[in-house]
Amino acid sequence: MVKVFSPGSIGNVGPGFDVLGLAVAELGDTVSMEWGENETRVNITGRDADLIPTDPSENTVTLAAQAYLAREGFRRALDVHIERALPSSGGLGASAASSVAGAMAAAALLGKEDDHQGVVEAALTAETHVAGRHLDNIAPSVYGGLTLVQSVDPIRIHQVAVGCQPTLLLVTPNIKIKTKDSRSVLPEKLIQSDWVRQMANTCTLVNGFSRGDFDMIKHGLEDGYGERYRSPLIPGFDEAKDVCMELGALGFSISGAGPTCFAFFERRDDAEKAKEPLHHVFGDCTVFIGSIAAEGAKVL
Ligand SMILES: Nc1ncnc2c1ncn2[C@@H]1O[C@H](COP(=O)(O)OP(=O)(O)O)[C@@H](O)[C@H]1O
Ligand SMILES: N[C@@H](CCOP(=O)(O)O)C(=O)O
Repeated sequence: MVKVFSPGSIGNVGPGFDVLGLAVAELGDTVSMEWGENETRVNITGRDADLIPTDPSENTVTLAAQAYLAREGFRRALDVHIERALPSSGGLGASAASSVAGAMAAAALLGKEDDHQGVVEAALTAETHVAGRHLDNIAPSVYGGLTLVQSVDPIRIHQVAVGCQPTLLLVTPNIKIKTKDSRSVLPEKLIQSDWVRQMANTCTLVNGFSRGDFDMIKHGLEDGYGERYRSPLIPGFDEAKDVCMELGALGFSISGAGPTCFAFFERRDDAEKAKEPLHHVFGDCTVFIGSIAAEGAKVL
């Protein structure tokens, strides 16, 4: 039997729609996998377990695992257990983390867990099935840290050296937003001044992370695309942003397709102070304070 932990992630990281992704330390899903007898079986425990399909043709763990096995010329039944810590349709890349864990576990069964390119390709097959053809969650789940997806076809992923360790605050209101639905509210075209600004902010943000320059990160985090069109789907978003910014956050935006929102703080103390007012704004919500994961998915 093999066991794989795969971290959740913040897709987009503000302005980098479908391009930037950031792995979250100590928050992810764990998949145990072994060869099965006749047919593939999936068992799920943990957060939102009842919302995730156990049908192997709908679950991203088995979809990704079978995609990996198929590319290696195998067709075998699997016994799978998924221990979840990430919210489903919560904007923390849960479907991608599971896809990556599934693909890496299948690779590990064949003794090929270091085949990162194969894992990315197999995970993308599963992610495309449930959420859309994007890699900004898969990349950080596989490689850790901050990743930049230059293109999906062909797959070109770059790891960004991160020169600082801001404190990460994640607040997840108790509502569900499916990535597919949240993508449908976004316009397909932007006017030139908007995309120039978006590109300038994304480059500034990446440079800020590389140099460990908090001021640059702060100026680069402004997002005039996803946040503009998706924040109305998250009641309390503006108020929560005001709370965090007044407490000195470098920025506050939507994680992936939402409803989770993220903020970066220079000091952990300030992030801790935001907990209570955020509970007041969102009512039923979970707040997680942590850091960027240096490592991606790994066999335990
Ligand atoms: N193993 C899995 N883990 C998480 N989601 C899964 C899994 N298998 C299938 N799904 C489906 O993927 C969808 C969730 O993906 P999505 O809406 O992209 O949000 P997120 O990735 O934030 O959870 C849900 O419809 C969920 O049922
Ligand atoms: N770039 C995607 C990211 C979706 O992330 P998820 O965690 O909500 O699945 C998007 O913004 O649609």
